[in-house]
Amino acid sequence: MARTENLNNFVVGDLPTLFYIPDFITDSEQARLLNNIYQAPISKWKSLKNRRLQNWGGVVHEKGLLSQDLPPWLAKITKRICEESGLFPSAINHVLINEYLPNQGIMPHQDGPAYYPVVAILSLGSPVVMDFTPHSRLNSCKSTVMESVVDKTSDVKAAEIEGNDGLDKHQPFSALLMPRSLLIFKDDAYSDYLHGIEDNAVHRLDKVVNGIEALSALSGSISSEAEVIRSEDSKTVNRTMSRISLTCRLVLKVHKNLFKF
Ligand SMILES: O=C(O)CCC(=O)C(=O)O
Ligand SMILES: [Fe+2]
Repeated sequence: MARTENLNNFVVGDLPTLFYIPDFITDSEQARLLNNIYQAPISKWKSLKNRRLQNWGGVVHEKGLLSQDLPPWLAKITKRICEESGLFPSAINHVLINEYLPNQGIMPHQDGPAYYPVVAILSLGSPVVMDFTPHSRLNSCKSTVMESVVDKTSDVKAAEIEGNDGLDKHQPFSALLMPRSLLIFKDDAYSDYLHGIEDNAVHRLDKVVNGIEALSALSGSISSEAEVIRSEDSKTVNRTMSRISLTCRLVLKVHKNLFKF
């Protein structure tokens, strides 16, 4: 019986569509994944300004996925994620592997429209805090009163006004992503919020909605314990190593063998 059979046991925070599963994989599974990731040819890495990444499963276009089979080690873990979550209508066919040095992150963003709106992120290495910020698009179409006073093209203005009068139910929040954990978000948490990771080596825990779930798993992980500093007035994560994440998604529209040679 899958441990995650009732995914609702893993809801964290106020949104019903954000799930955090501590210890989704074991230490040795983490080590095997890291081995496979670092055995890939150097040309598989694409270097960006603030991180580097490997793209597996094929090339994502606006109109779909020009697919390539996942290697067996990724097919195995994505099959498990798919089966245990029960949230994907067919097999996960795309995985981005991001590697962040301790002072690297990813700008707040929304995942592209080609993806089915469920994302599963497996975390390896140093813990990090992922921030969720309400999408400014929400704020410009919320109430007719506001629409009459706000220039509809200016999301920022709308956000400020709404922030002041307390009408916005969408509040920023964060999730602590410990190594070997799985974070899943979908629907509202996927479409109404931007997600991002700050590009500095110390992350604050004050907006974290899954502190209990994430920190209670610490006993098994001495190295992570050293990185999560708990004291009266400063709760922080000190990132001392690289963090590697596997962002697992499904592109429904697949183009196979588009180019024939
Ligand atoms: O590394 C992460 O946890 C997030 C990556 C991400 O948001 C993405 O690849 O779209
Ligand atoms: Fe993303």
